[in-house]
Amino acid sequence: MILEPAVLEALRGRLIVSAQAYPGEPMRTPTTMAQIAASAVIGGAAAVRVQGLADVQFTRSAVEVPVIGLWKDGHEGVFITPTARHAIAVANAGAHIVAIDGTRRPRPDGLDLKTTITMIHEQTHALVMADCGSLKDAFNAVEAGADLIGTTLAGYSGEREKTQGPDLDLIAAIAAAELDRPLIAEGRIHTPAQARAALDAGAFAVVVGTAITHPASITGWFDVALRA
Ligand SMILES: CC(=O)N[C@H](C=O)[C@@H](O)[C@H](O)[C@H](O)COP(=O)(O)O
Repeated sequence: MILEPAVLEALRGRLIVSAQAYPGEPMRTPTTMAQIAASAVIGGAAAVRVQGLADVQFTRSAVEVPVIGLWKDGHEGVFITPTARHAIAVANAGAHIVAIDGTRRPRPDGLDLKTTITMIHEQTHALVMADCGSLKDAFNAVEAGADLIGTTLAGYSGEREKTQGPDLDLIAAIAAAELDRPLIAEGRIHTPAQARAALDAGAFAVVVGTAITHPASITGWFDVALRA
């Protein structure tokens, strides 16, 4: 799927909504995720992010905005679109942008990030979003050819503390490095004010997942508040 530069530019300053249900959860069906993604677009999402090949396919049919696709395989270490094989499958499922683990950790297929991104670029038309966990990751991902840089793995890869809300310090540090790639703030952005703060820290666009699309978590937040 070719994403014209103007389409990417249209995401500047905008909200991207991630719709994901986890293994065993009631909403973990592609139809449901595509419906949630379409609902988010009605609310103003300029792009959506979904997990799994079927979710990418269904969501492509349900929305007209760019679709960021990923494939989670496992749940620790390198598990977000961990190999070139996973990434190419996500692109072939219709994702305009493929989000992959963009850290410097060893990958399950033994390929480095640069080789992985080169293979995706050579074999598909998708852009590559590198889900990073640190400033060093971001530098490395740009060097490796990533088209977009995400802070998705800040607090999950061992290099950064898991902040309560978004890791605004990392967002600001990557923005200050002027890497000449769109910086996507992602991870633990739970309120409109935090989303605004991420943009003000220098992000190009902001991804919100849990706080919009994960009712079990949101319900839990209210439940905890009432029981306190
Ligand atoms: C670390 C990891 O596995 N992140 C995943 C990446 O796709 C998702 O589980 C998150 O929901 C997504 O990044 C959006 O973040 P938040 O749900 O915090 O708004």
